[in-house]
Amino acid sequence: MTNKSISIRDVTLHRLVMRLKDPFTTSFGTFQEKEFFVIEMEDDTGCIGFGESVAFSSPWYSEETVETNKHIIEKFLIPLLLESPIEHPDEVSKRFESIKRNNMAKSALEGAVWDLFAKRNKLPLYKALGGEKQQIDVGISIGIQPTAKALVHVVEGFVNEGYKRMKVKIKPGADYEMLKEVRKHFPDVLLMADANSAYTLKDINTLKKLDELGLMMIEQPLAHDDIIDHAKLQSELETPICLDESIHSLEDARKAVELGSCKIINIKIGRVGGITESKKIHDYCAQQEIAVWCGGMLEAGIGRAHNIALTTLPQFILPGDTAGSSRYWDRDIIDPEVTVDKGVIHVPNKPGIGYEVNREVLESFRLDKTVYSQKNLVTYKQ
Ligand SMILES: O=C(O)CCC(=O)c1ccccc1C(=O)O
Ligand SMILES: [Mg+2]
Repeated sequence: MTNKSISIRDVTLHRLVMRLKDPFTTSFGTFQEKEFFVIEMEDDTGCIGFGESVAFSSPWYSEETVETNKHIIEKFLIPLLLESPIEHPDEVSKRFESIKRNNMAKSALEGAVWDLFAKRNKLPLYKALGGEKQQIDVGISIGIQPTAKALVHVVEGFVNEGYKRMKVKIKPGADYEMLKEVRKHFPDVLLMADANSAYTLKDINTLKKLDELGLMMIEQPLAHDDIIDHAKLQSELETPICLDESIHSLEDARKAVELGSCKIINIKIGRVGGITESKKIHDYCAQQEIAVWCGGMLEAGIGRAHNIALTTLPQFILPGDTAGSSRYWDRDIIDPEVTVDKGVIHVPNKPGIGYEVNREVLESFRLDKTVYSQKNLVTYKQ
C-alpha cells in the first residue's frame, strides 16, 4: 500500500431523489421516495471516491434527516476533513469526534474516503477492509402487507427468486397471525421479524407467542433507545433478539451484549458512523461469538456497494438485507447494477467500491449539486 497521504481537493454533494418501485411500509411509516446525497470526493491526484448518505427525509427511524445531514456535512464535517491530509480512513472518525452523534452524516463522508483510499491503492474495497469472502448471502426485508394472503404471495416471490432469508416487518395487529400463515406455507424458510420498536414490555405475551414460529430472530422489538427492557425481554424469550436502532457504536454493542439485551446485532454503516466503527463492532462480536449481519437503509448502488464490501468480513455469518438493485429501483445509479444469483451476490474485484457510478443516470435523479473546496468553506466557529 502506498504511504502517500490523501489530500482532499474538493467534495461534491449531489442531492438525488429516487422513487422506489413499490412503497415500503414499516411500523413507523411508509417510504415511497428516497432523497439522499451522493458524496463525490476528489484528491490532489485526481482520484475520486464515492459515498452515500442514508438518512431519510423524516426523522422516523432515527433523529437524522436529509436536511440535518446537509447541515452537519457542510458546516462541520467537510471543514474538518479538509483541514489537513489523511493517512488512513481509520482516522476520519477520530477527526469527527468533536461533533456529537450525526453518525449518518459522518459515515457518508467516511465511505467516500474509504473508496478513495482503496482506489489509490488499487484494491477492491472489501480487501482494503480485510474481507475475504468472494460471495455473500443475502436475504430480503419485506414491508407490512395489508393481509396475510398478500404477505404469503410476496414471500413466495422472493423465495422463488432465491433470497436466503425472509425478514417480515411487524407491528401490533400485524404480527403473529400473519407470520403463522407464512410459516404454514414455508415450513423450512429462514424467517425473522423486524418490529422497528413497535412494542413495549406490556406486549410480552404477544412476543412470547412468536416463539412458536421458529424465527431466526426478532429485530428491535422495543424502544429505539433501550437496552434494559430488551435484556428483560430476552430472558423471557427463546427467539434471539437482534438489535438495530439501539446500537450506535462499539460501546453500545458492548453494553448490550454484557447486559444480555440481544444475541445478534444488525450492523448498519450509517447508524454507527462509518466503516471503521462497523469493523470495530464486527471484531468485538467475533470475539464474543455474537453473530452479525448487514442491515439496509433502502440504499442506492453506492451505499449498497459499501454494504457488500463490509459483509465480506468473517463474522457476517447471517444473510443481510443487501438485496439486489432491482428489488428497489427501475434503474440504479451504478454499472453493473447489483444482481443476486441464487441468494448470493458475487463481490466485485475492481478497485474501490467495485461498481462504476453512471453519471447520466445520477444526473437524471439529481435535484441539485454543491461543490466544497478550501475556497468556499462555510465554517461555524464558536
Ligand atoms: O432493504 C433494506 O434496505 C432494509 C429495509 C429495512 O428493513 C429498513 C428500511 C428502512 C428503515 C429501517 C429498516 C430496518 O432495517 O429497520
Ligand atoms: Mg431494522
